[in-house]
Amino acid sequence: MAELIDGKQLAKKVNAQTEQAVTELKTQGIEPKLVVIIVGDDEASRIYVRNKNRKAQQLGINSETKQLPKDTSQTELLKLIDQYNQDETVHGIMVQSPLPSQIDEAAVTRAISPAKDADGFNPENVGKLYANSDLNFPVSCTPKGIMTMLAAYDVQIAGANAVIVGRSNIVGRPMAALLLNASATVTVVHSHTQNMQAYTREADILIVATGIAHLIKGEDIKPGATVIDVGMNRDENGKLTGDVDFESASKVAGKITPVPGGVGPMTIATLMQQTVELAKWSE
Ligand SMILES: NC(=O)C1=CN([C@@H]2O[C@H](COP(=O)(O)OP(=O)(O)OC[C@H]3O[C@@H](n4cnc5c(N)ncnc54)[C@H](OP(=O)(O)O)[C@@H]3O)[C@@H](O)[C@H]2O)C=CC1
Ligand SMILES: Nc1nc(=O)c2c([nH]1)NC[C@@H]1CN(c3ccc(C(=O)N[C@@H](CCC(=O)O)C(=O)O)cc3)C=[N+]21
Repeated sequence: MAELIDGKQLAKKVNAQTEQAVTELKTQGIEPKLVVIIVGDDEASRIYVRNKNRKAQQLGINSETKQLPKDTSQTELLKLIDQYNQDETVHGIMVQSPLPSQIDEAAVTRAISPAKDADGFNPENVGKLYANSDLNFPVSCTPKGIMTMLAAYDVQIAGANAVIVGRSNIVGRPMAALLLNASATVTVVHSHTQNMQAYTREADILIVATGIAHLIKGEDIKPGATVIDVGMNRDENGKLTGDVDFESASKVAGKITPVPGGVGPMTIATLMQQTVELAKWSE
């Protein structure tokens, strides 16, 4: 049986460090503040945002949620983002996805000031990530949190074969850049990949982010591999399941994350950590 990578437990440690950092910042007169903008009433988004608010409150981070109607125009949204860009009390801004179809997601990521980009989606920050810049800049929280998990569980990255299933801007692409920067040999597979299993079976580190329940099974995994399941799917009973068939995969893998209790809590912990970093860097 594989060792469980306990994201919930690790998130507690990260959150305790963040809480400490918040206390220190407050003695310098800085109160970290995150603004989360939701457009429309996507059920899943509201749950995530509620979790984020609760965590922020626990850690002493000032978090404000701006709920906009689903027919909000792009012009209105960009105007609001600009107000927060100008507001010196705000350190982090994020716009929850998915967005309604009248809004161009890429235009939104460009509008958020790179210095307040809590998600790390602004092309300036994405460029720094791909260039392996040694400056301070924010990075997409899910893959950044996964790097924290790999480090905490002593997973060797340099020289490892890392395979990422999925190439989204939020997970797959930034994950590939972080692992490449850490000297893994990186392969990204996606829906056009032929014979995907030929790649996944060679992976020492396998990261799966597709949104397809149970896409990866034990037989697709190299014995002893580290398997990170980013997927968040609801089964027919409303239960959360990942993109990895945990039952068969945990018999083959060396280390594996559960869903829930794996990547999800670390995403939120990393968002809190990054908000505090943005506040520090703004000094
Ligand atoms: N726990 C957390 O913190 C987070 C969880 N998630 C979850 O992770 C999952 C992925 O999210 P996200 O990256 O935003 O998803 P997207 O839908 O943006 O991307 C999915 C990716 O998977 C690829 N894909 C789809 N089907 C297959 C297939 N059969 N074989 C190989 N690749 C395939 C797609 O390929 P192509 O590009 O060719 O279409 C695409 O690149 C979701 O379940 C989401 O809810 C997401 C973010 C954070
Ligand atoms: N701009 C933007 N940034 C995001 O980071 C972003 C987004 N949009 N849109 C949606 C995805 C998804 N996401 C999750 C965050 C926390 C959990 C999480 O806390 N999961 C827990 C429990 C969840 C539950 O029980 O409902 C767990 O896996 O254990 C999951 C998923 C952030 N996302």
